[in-house]
Amino acid sequence: MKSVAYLSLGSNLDDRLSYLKGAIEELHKDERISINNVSSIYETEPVGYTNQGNFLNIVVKLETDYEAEQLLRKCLQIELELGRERKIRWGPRTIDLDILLYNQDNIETDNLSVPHPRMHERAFVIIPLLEIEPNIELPAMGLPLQKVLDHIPDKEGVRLWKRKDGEDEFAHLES
Ligand SMILES: Nc1ncnc2c1ncn2[C@@H]1O[C@H](COP(=O)(O)OP(=O)(O)OP(=O)(O)O)[C@@H](O)[C@H]1O
Ligand SMILES: Nc1nc2c(c(=O)[nH]1)N=C(CO)CN2
Repeated sequence: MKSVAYLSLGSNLDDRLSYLKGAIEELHKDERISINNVSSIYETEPVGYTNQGNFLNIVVKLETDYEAEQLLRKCLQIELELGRERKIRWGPRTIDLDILLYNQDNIETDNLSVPHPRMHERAFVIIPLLEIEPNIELPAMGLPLQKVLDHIPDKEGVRLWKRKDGEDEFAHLES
């Protein structure tokens, strides 16, 4: 049985773009995952712990026959492979992969909360998600996502990040 999941990817250390690309390549390599869509890349001011560099953020839509817990393990494995070290909560990271949504499931276990509990407060998540899925509905949410965005204070810090030629780097990876 295939499930649909949305991931949020972020990087704010070293060569941020190559970490995002590396994570996408790792997802691509997994035969149990097919990437359906990748948002544009957004450059975003840090939220939470603000004494750190800007992030590049994207949202990825995928189909998979992994259970949610298996998908989480895959995400953590990619973070490790790409050299992420955990030091400061909400602090700088080479690459972060979070599960935003897994079908319309509500999941609450020791190591997994889906929908991601902080996604509603994060313009760096909601803006790319709305780009690829403007009519998405979240489980147990009374409001359309666009209305949620209206109430998020940090949206001024989210900018579409374009290469000089105006093409975003992930265009060739979209199916
Ligand atoms: N939806 C989820 N996606 C990814 N990790 C999750 C999720 N829910 C719970 N976790 C747990 O969070 C743990 C720590 O995550 P991490 O260190 O990446 O947090 P963070 O990215 O710094 O902060 P935030 O959770 O606010 O994005 C993971 O090991 C995982 O077990
Ligand atoms: N702009 C931005 N800020 C953050 C991010 C992120 O990906 N982008 N991730 C965090 C921890 O998950 C904390 N703060």
